[in-house]
Amino acid sequence: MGMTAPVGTWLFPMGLVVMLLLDRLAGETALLLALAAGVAVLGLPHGALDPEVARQRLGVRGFARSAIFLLGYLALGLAALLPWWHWPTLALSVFLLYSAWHFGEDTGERLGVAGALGYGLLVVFLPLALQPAASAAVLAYLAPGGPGPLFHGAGWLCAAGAALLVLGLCRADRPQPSDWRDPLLLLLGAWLLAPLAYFVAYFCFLHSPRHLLETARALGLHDWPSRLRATAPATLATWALAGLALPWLLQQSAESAVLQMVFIGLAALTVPHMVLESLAAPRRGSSPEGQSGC
Ligand SMILES: CC1=C(/C=C/C(C)=C/C=C/C(C)=C/C=O)C(C)(C)CCC1
Ligand SMILES: [Fe+2]
Repeated sequence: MGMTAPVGTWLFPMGLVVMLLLDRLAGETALLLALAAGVAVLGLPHGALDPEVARQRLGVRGFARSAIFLLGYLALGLAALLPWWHWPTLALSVFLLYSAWHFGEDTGERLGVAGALGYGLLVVFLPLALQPAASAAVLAYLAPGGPGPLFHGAGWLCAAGAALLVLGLCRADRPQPSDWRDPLLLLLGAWLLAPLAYFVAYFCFLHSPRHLLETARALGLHDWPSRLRATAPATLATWALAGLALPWLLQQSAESAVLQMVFIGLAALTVPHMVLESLAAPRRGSSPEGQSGC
């Protein structure tokens, strides 16, 4: 991936408008449906390229290596799932932190470690800081014992995130307009939209499509049929796994089932996804070369 403009630049503003309309005009149920459908159809495929990443970057070919990769991937996902049973508040805090890191990586190539961390902190903690009551209501389904100390420090984490992001932008050699535009749109979205609508707009219209298209490009998957062929098996397998959890989840309310499935499911899937990314990624310096200063 070079220093070209990040792909899918216009999708995010469009997603914000769509979700703003849905948030204002439709009810809570429509929002939950949009969350489940959006994550399943637009969100999951960005991780579904992982087997192809492993094949091309780590040489995972043939039955034995593919089986070991699959088992390792599932074992890491399961290991990430278990803490949610016994220590949900701790699991939630850790999830918020590694999500911030993971989301920040979308900008790391241009903004360096500090800028990326700042960006990721803003993505995750802006809705918690700007809409604490609505966010706490959602988080209560994931961690009934309380959202934990990071939730209460969300304002400070956003302030730290903004400072780190500005530092990263100042030091970046060739920041793209979307590197400062997106955080401003995130601020607007976190302020105007319900936290779930904000998440759908960000995750389904910015993070996932950008990640999917950039990874597909890097893997040489240039047309949609080949992208579909590469993402379909893992996407369908994840739907099947989610289907297995459904009878157990539906012992609770539908709202609780959707929120736990989506967020705890993403928490589990993101761990092997991040481990694979760190193993497969070409080494990245701590900051871009030829920094320009503010
Ligand atoms: C639960 C929750 C939030 C956090 C969601 C996170 C942190 C999702 C992470 C997803 C990942 C890491 C996907 C990987 O591609 C918000 C939006 C702050 C507020 C609403 C409730
Ligand atoms: Fe991701």
